[in-house]
Amino acid sequence: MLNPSNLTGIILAGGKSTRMGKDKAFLILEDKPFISHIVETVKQCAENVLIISNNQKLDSLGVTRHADLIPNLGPIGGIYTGLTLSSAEFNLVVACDTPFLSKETIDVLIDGIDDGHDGFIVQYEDVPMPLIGIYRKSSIACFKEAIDEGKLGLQKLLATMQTKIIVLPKSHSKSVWNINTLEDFKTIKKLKKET
Ligand SMILES: Nc1nc2c(ncn2[C@@H]2O[C@H](COP(=O)(O)OP(=O)(O)OP(=O)(O)O)[C@@H](O)[C@H]2O)c(=O)[nH]1
Repeated sequence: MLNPSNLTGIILAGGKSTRMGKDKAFLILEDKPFISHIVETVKQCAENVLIISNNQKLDSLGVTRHADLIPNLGPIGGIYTGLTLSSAEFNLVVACDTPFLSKETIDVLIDGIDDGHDGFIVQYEDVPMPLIGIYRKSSIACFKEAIDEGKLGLQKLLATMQTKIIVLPKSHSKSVWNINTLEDFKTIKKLKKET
C-alpha cells in the first residue's frame, strides 16, 4: 500500500456550478460543507493536500489553495494545475461534489497502482470516473498537450494515456455519488438520513 507521504491529494473546487445554481463546495450536508467532508477523507490518505480553485473563501479551511494556472478550462485545468504544483509521483484527484467519497474507495484505487500505467481511475456500473483517480506526475505532459490542442474532455484524454480502470463493487455506490443538481442534493440528504 502506498505511503500517504508519497501521495498528494488534489481537490478540484473551481468551476461554475451552473446546474446547481450555487457553489457546490459550500452545500451543507450533516452540518458541514461538502468541501470539509472531502478534505477530511483525503487527509486520511494523503499527507499533502491541495485545493484547486479561484475562490478565496476556501482559505478558511486551512488547506493550501491554488487558483487555476489557466482559468476556465474545466476539470482538466484543475488537474493540470494540481499536477504542476505537486512534487509527489502519485496524485489523488477528487472533486468537491462527491461528499460521501470514502477512504475505502480511495484504498481500492491505491491498491490498483502498478508500474504499467500513468493514470488509475475508478469505474462504477459502466461509468468511468476520471475525478476519482490517481495520476502520475509525469502524466502532466498529456494534460498539457490536450490543453494546447483545445481538447478539454477528460475521457478522450484518458484514452490517449496508459489508463487503468478499476471497477468498484456495488457497495461503493454512495461513495462515488456525484452531486450536480438541486434534485441530486435533495436525494443525497434523504439517503443519508435513511441509512
Ligand atoms: N479548479 C477547477 N475545478 C473545476 C473547474 N471546473 C470544474 N471544476 C471542479 O470539477 C468538479 C466537476 O465539475 P463539473 O460538475 O464538471 O463542473 P461544475 O463547473 O462544477 O458544474 P456545472 O457548471 O454544473 O457543469 C467539481 O469539483 C468542480 O468544482 C475548473 O475550471 N477549475
